[in-house]
Amino acid sequence: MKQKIKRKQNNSARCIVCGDQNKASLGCRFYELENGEIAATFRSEDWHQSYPGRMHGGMAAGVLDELIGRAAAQGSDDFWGVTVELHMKYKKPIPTEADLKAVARVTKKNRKLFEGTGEILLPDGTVAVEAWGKYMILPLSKISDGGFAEEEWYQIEEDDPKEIDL
Ligand SMILES: CCCCCCCC(=O)SCCNC(=O)CCNC(=O)[C@H](O)C(C)(C)COP(=O)(O)OP(=O)(O)OC[C@H]1O[C@@H](n2cnc3c(N)ncnc32)[C@H](O)[C@@H]1OP(=O)(O)O
Repeated sequence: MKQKIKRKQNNSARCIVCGDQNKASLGCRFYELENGEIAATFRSEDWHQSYPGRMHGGMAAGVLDELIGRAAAQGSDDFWGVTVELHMKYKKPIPTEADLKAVARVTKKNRKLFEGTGEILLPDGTVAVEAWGKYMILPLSKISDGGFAEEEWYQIEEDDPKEIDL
């Protein structure tokens, strides 16, 4: 089903999931959707494998870890947190050298913590991996040394899609 995109979130420079200047990264892009969910697009490369032709489960966890966290950051480029719990369910193998999508949403939120769920979809729309995560909301100063937000957290200027088929 097609969903309208409201806003693209920032990327970071060096992250293994979304690092714009990290050649090993999955190259994730994160799109806030009109229905309140958040979607990611990414490409599984050969070097993201566990077994030949199969994306590593840890990389799948990385995508959903970040995507569920970003679901709570919608509308802001200055909302930060860390994962405190993550549970994965691997249902189908994810191929390498494939263009893939994932989707997530917040299911519970208070002043200190939030929870959410997400899925990675195969090119035919089948759910390959499901995750549930819990996160602690923290100021960036408690997570990283200075300079990240100013130097390594930015919009990638490109031809962005207006909608995404999930
Ligand atoms: C916007 C978000 C995008 C996120 C994208 C990517 C996220 C990541 O990959 S982050 C990297 C992976 N995660 C981490 O590195 C986190 C590592 N853990 C830590 O740094 C610490 O455990 C930290 C900061 C979370 C908590 O440390 P600290 O404050 O010392 O813990 P502690 O004093 O035990 O707990 C503080 C409070 O949180 C609560 N709490 C801690 N863990 C949990 C939990 N799993 N569930 C519920 N409550 C918890 C405690 O009960 C306590 O509550 P209260 O203040 O009411 O007593």
